[in-house]
Amino acid sequence: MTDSAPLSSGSVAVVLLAGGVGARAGFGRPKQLVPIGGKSVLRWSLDAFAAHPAIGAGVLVGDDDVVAAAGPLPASWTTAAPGIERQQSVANALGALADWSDDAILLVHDAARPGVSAAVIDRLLAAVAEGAVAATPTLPVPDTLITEVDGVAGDVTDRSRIARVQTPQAFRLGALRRAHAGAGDEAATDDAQLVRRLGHAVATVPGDARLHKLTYADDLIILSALLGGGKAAMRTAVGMGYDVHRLVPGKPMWIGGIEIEHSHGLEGHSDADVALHALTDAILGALADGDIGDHFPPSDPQWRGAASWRFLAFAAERVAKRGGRIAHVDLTIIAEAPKIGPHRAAIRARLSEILAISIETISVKATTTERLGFTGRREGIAAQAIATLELPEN
Ligand SMILES: Nc1ccn([C@@H]2O[C@H](COP(=O)(O)OP(=O)(O)OP(=O)(O)O)[C@@H](O)[C@H]2O)c(=O)n1
Ligand SMILES: C[C@](O)(CO)[C@H](O)COP(=O)(O)O
Repeated sequence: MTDSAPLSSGSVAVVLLAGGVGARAGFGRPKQLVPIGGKSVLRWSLDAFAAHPAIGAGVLVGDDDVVAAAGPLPASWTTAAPGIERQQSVANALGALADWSDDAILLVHDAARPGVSAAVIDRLLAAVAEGAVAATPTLPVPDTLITEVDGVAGDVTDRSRIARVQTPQAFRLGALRRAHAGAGDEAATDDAQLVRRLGHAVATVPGDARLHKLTYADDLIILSALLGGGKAAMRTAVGMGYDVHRLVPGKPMWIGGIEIEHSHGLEGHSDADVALHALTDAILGALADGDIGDHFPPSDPQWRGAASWRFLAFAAERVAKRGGRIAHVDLTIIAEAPKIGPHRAAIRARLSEILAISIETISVKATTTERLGFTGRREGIAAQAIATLELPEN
């Protein structure tokens, strides 16, 4: 706490918002329950507030499952039910603080921002104790900002006048109560905006990179680096894929993402690249995300003649969207002819391009079936693949 703004111990309340479902993160459960560095995202900020001497009470907003998963709350904390939107969740929490005076200071914080520090709390409390009705942490914008319409870059926006808004935000409780009471149907994405609508100035204090918000799956990688000792809790997932296509004369032969000179090509709805199909299914299998036919149904005319690298790139993109990475792929092509050996290097290079992973982590093998079976009779080509993924533990 700064010397100029003494606050008595326990004179501040905090609202910790954990009522969202985390739809954009897509973890299949609320993002605030995902672990980083051995504890949940929610617990990081709960512990930071519980350890701050100025904070005398708290309201955790969350449903029963979230409250149960949060673990023990400090004795002076209570809970409130979430609303449909963030703003309603804050309003519900204000109801739980009815005994607190209008002069008290309240912090409102997104549980989705685990990196709360005592230094940021101190800066906010000092700003309010020194006369501001509200205060918010902000960070400068590091990138050039432009307008963009339909994939075309437009004018540059003056970023010297723009800041990124973080939480926690601090308020005189009375002002926040009036702001919420007068908000009506006009929604705001944060509480500082509501207080500004009453005509109050909102002071800004320096924010903190560690207050980065977990919004999309990729944010977990950033937060794990910032808070979790550099490494997200990851699990290994392995998937396998298998595919067969019939050989027919006079068609281009696409295999492993490259075109090979051959008397025959493969028959199929798309370009029939049997190797890429097996690999796509292996990745989807490791993601437990259905199979290639679910995502690209043969009944859909838009995939007629489609280049199969698009299916593989789609699967790789789904790994990235989950915050994961492809650690290794192993592909076996089963064919009497053409000979794959002379094309192995080109196939590995093409797979490296499509999957955006190092060629060192791509294995391409080929075998015959000693003239046995449909592959031995040159009626078709088969491929099998195994994909090993690293996925966030969530
Ligand atoms: N009805 C809601 C919606 C959000 N929040 C909380 O407000 C913070 C910021 O919201 P956001 O990042 O949008 O979280 P979600 O609503 O969970 O995410 P999404 O919009 O992707 O579903 C989060 O800590 C979230 O748990 C809340 O308490 N009640
Ligand atoms: C409150 C907030 O975190 C400030 O940056 C943000 O507005 C909430 O996120 P949302 O994506 O608008 O829900």
